[in-house]
Amino acid sequence: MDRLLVLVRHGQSEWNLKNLFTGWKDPGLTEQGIAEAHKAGEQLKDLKLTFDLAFTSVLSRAQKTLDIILGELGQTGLETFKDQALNERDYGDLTGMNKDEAREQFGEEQVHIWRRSFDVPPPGGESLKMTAERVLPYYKAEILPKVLAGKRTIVAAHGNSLRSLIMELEGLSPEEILKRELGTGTPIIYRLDENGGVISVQDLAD
Ligand SMILES: O=C(O)[C@H](O)COP(=O)(O)O
Repeated sequence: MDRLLVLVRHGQSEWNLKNLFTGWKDPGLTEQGIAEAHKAGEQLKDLKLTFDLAFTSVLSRAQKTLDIILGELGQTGLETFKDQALNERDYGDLTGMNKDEAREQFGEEQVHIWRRSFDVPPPGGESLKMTAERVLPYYKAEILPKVLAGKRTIVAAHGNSLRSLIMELEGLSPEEILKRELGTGTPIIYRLDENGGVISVQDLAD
Protein backbone atom coordinates (compact mmCIF):
# COMPACT_ATOMS: atom_id res chain seq x y z
CA MET A 1 0.00 0.00 0.00
CA ASP A 2 1.20 3.49 -0.98
CA ARG A 3 1.06 5.77 2.07
CA LEU A 4 1.67 9.09 0.30
CA LEU A 5 1.81 12.47 2.04
CA VAL A 6 2.81 15.62 0.14
CA LEU A 7 3.46 18.89 1.98
CA VAL A 8 3.70 22.20 0.13
CA ARG A 9 4.14 25.74 1.43
CA HIS A 10 2.03 28.35 -0.31
CA GLY A 11 3.49 30.33 -3.19
CA GLN A 12 4.96 33.77 -2.59
CA SER A 13 2.41 36.08 -0.96
CA GLU A 14 2.06 39.86 -1.32
CA TRP A 15 3.46 40.26 2.19
CA ASN A 16 6.34 37.83 1.50
CA LEU A 17 7.25 40.15 -1.39
CA LYS A 18 7.04 43.20 0.90
CA ASN A 19 9.11 41.30 3.52
CA LEU A 20 6.44 41.70 6.19
CA PHE A 21 5.74 39.32 9.06
CA THR A 22 2.42 37.77 8.04
CA GLY A 23 1.24 35.11 10.49
CA TRP A 24 -2.57 34.99 10.56
CA LYS A 25 -3.07 37.97 8.21
CA ASP A 26 -4.55 37.02 4.88
CA PRO A 27 -2.74 38.57 1.89
CA GLY A 28 -3.10 36.99 -1.54
CA LEU A 29 -0.51 35.44 -3.80
CA THR A 30 1.75 37.52 -6.03
CA GLU A 31 2.08 36.75 -9.72
CA GLN A 32 5.28 34.91 -8.80
CA GLY A 33 3.42 32.97 -6.13
CA ILE A 34 0.76 31.95 -8.64
CA ALA A 35 3.49 30.83 -11.04
CA GLU A 36 5.16 28.86 -8.23
CA ALA A 37 1.88 27.07 -7.52
CA HIS A 38 1.46 26.18 -11.20
CA LYS A 39 5.04 24.87 -11.28
CA ALA A 40 4.39 22.75 -8.19
CA GLY A 41 1.35 21.24 -9.89
CA GLU A 42 3.36 20.55 -13.03
CA GLN A 43 6.12 18.89 -11.00
CA LEU A 44 3.62 16.59 -9.30
CA LYS A 45 1.95 15.88 -12.64
CA ASP A 46 5.32 14.96 -14.19
CA LEU A 47 5.70 12.45 -11.35
CA LYS A 48 2.24 11.09 -12.23
CA LEU A 49 0.96 11.81 -8.72
CA THR A 50 -2.74 12.35 -7.99
CA PHE A 51 -4.52 12.65 -4.66
CA ASP A 52 -7.56 11.32 -2.83
CA LEU A 53 -7.71 14.06 -0.19
CA ALA A 54 -6.41 17.58 0.46
CA PHE A 55 -5.93 19.63 3.61
CA THR A 56 -5.18 23.33 3.97
CA SER A 57 -5.47 26.25 6.37
CA VAL A 58 -8.18 28.91 6.49
CA LEU A 59 -5.82 31.43 4.89
CA SER A 60 -6.26 32.22 1.21
CA ARG A 61 -2.59 32.05 0.20
CA ALA A 62 -2.54 28.35 1.09
CA GLN A 63 -6.03 27.64 -0.31
CA LYS A 64 -5.25 29.37 -3.62
CA THR A 65 -1.95 27.48 -3.91
CA LEU A 66 -3.83 24.21 -3.40
CA ASP A 67 -6.52 25.14 -5.93
CA ILE A 68 -3.90 25.89 -8.58
CA ILE A 69 -2.01 22.64 -7.91
CA LEU A 70 -5.20 20.57 -8.09
CA GLY A 71 -6.13 22.36 -11.30
CA GLU A 72 -2.82 21.35 -12.85
CA LEU A 73 -3.54 17.75 -11.84
CA GLY A 74 -7.07 17.82 -13.28
CA GLN A 75 -8.41 17.37 -9.73
CA THR A 76 -10.28 20.62 -9.22
CA GLY A 77 -12.96 20.10 -6.56
CA LEU A 78 -11.08 17.31 -4.76
CA GLU A 79 -12.42 16.74 -1.24
CA THR A 80 -10.58 19.36 0.83
CA PHE A 81 -10.51 19.93 4.58
CA LYS A 82 -9.75 23.50 5.72
CA ASP A 83 -8.74 24.10 9.33
CA GLN A 84 -7.06 26.89 11.24
CA ALA A 85 -4.96 24.30 13.01
CA LEU A 86 -2.81 24.41 9.85
CA ASN A 87 -2.53 28.22 9.86
CA GLU A 88 0.86 29.88 9.86
CA ARG A 89 2.39 30.59 13.27
CA ASP A 90 0.93 33.77 14.78
CA TYR A 91 3.66 36.42 14.73
CA GLY A 92 1.90 38.47 17.39
CA ASP A 93 3.23 42.01 17.81
CA LEU A 94 5.59 41.56 14.83
CA THR A 95 2.68 41.02 12.42
CA GLY A 96 2.81 43.60 9.65
CA MET A 97 6.31 44.74 10.59
CA ASN A 98 9.06 44.75 7.96
CA LYS A 99 11.55 42.01 8.78
CA ASP A 100 14.59 44.20 8.09
CA GLU A 101 13.17 46.99 10.28
CA ALA A 102 12.60 44.36 12.98
CA ARG A 103 16.26 43.35 12.67
CA GLU A 104 17.31 46.99 13.08
CA GLN A 105 15.06 47.45 16.09
CA PHE A 106 15.61 44.13 17.89
CA GLY A 107 18.86 42.84 16.39
CA GLU A 108 19.59 40.16 13.80
CA GLU A 109 20.08 37.37 16.34
CA GLN A 110 16.86 38.05 18.24
CA VAL A 111 14.78 38.10 15.04
CA HIS A 112 16.40 34.85 13.88
CA ILE A 113 15.54 33.26 17.21
CA TRP A 114 11.92 34.41 16.98
CA ARG A 115 11.65 33.16 13.37
CA ARG A 116 13.42 29.85 13.59
CA SER A 117 13.86 28.63 17.17
CA PHE A 118 11.66 25.90 18.65
CA ASP A 119 10.45 27.36 21.94
CA VAL A 120 11.02 31.15 21.92
CA PRO A 121 7.83 32.96 20.79
CA PRO A 122 7.81 36.39 19.15
CA PRO A 123 6.22 38.97 21.47
CA GLY A 124 2.49 38.22 21.71
CA GLY A 125 2.82 35.38 19.21
CA GLU A 126 3.38 31.64 18.91
CA SER A 127 6.67 29.77 19.18
CA LEU A 128 7.18 26.83 16.84
CA LYS A 129 6.43 24.61 19.88
CA MET A 130 3.09 26.36 20.40
CA THR A 131 2.35 26.03 16.68
CA ALA A 132 3.15 22.30 16.88
CA GLU A 133 0.71 21.99 19.80
CA ARG A 134 -2.12 22.74 17.36
CA VAL A 135 -0.67 21.25 14.17
CA LEU A 136 0.38 17.84 15.49
CA PRO A 137 -2.89 16.87 17.22
CA TYR A 138 -4.75 17.80 14.03
CA TYR A 139 -2.28 15.81 11.90
CA LYS A 140 -2.54 12.73 14.15
CA ALA A 141 -6.33 12.87 14.42
CA GLU A 142 -7.37 13.96 10.92
CA ILE A 143 -4.56 13.48 8.39
CA LEU A 144 -2.39 10.52 9.43
CA PRO A 145 -5.24 7.97 9.77
CA LYS A 146 -6.30 8.69 6.21
CA VAL A 147 -2.74 8.42 4.87
CA LEU A 148 -2.30 5.10 6.72
CA ALA A 149 -5.54 3.91 5.11
CA GLY A 150 -3.95 4.50 1.70
CA LYS A 151 -5.54 7.87 0.92
CA ARG A 152 -2.99 9.83 -1.14
CA THR A 153 -2.94 13.17 0.66
CA ILE A 154 -1.66 16.67 -0.05
CA VAL A 155 -1.34 19.38 2.61
CA ALA A 156 -0.94 22.99 1.45
CA ALA A 157 0.01 25.20 4.38
CA HIS A 158 2.67 27.58 5.68
CA GLY A 159 6.37 27.79 6.38
CA ASN A 160 6.15 27.33 10.13
CA SER A 161 3.05 25.20 10.47
CA LEU A 162 4.76 22.78 8.07
CA ARG A 163 8.13 23.09 9.86
CA SER A 164 6.43 21.95 13.07
CA LEU A 165 5.08 18.87 11.24
CA ILE A 166 8.37 18.18 9.45
CA MET A 167 10.19 18.32 12.80
CA GLU A 168 7.95 15.45 13.95
CA LEU A 169 8.06 13.47 10.70
CA GLU A 170 11.83 13.67 10.31
CA GLY A 171 12.62 13.49 14.03
CA LEU A 172 14.53 16.77 13.97
CA SER A 173 16.04 18.26 17.13
CA PRO A 174 15.42 21.89 18.15
CA GLU A 175 18.93 22.58 16.85
CA GLU A 176 18.21 20.90 13.50
CA ILE A 177 14.84 22.62 12.96
CA LEU A 178 16.58 25.97 13.50
CA LYS A 179 18.32 25.45 10.17
CA ARG A 180 15.32 24.04 8.24
CA GLU A 181 13.83 26.44 5.71
CA LEU A 182 10.92 25.81 3.35
CA GLY A 183 10.82 27.47 -0.06
CA THR A 184 7.52 28.88 -1.31
CA GLY A 185 5.54 26.54 -3.56
CA THR A 186 7.94 23.60 -3.29
CA PRO A 187 6.38 20.15 -2.71
CA ILE A 188 7.99 17.67 -0.33
CA ILE A 189 6.94 14.07 -0.94
CA TYR A 190 6.84 11.62 1.97
CA ARG A 191 6.10 7.94 1.87
CA LEU A 192 5.19 6.46 5.25
CA ASP A 193 5.28 2.98 6.72
CA GLU A 194 2.29 1.31 8.43
CA ASN A 195 3.16 3.08 11.69
CA GLY A 196 3.45 6.54 10.17
CA GLY A 197 7.23 6.49 10.12
CA VAL A 198 8.99 8.04 7.15
CA ILE A 199 10.29 5.59 4.54
CA SER A 200 11.37 8.24 2.03
CA VAL A 201 11.47 12.02 1.58
CA GLN A 202 11.76 13.75 -1.79
CA ASP A 203 12.10 17.54 -1.66
CA LEU A 204 11.34 18.87 -5.13
CA ALA A 205 13.41 21.94 -4.37
CA ASP A 206 16.51 19.80 -4.61
O1 LIG B 1 4.27 34.58 8.38
C1 LIG B 1 5.24 35.01 7.74
O2 LIG B 1 5.79 36.10 7.86
C2 LIG B 1 5.84 34.09 6.70
O3 LIG B 1 4.87 33.34 6.09
C3 LIG B 1 6.82 33.19 7.38
O4 LIG B 1 7.68 34.03 7.97
P1 LIG B 1 9.10 33.52 8.41
O5 LIG B 1 9.71 32.81 7.22
O6 LIG B 1 9.81 34.80 8.78
O7 LIG B 1 8.86 32.60 9.58
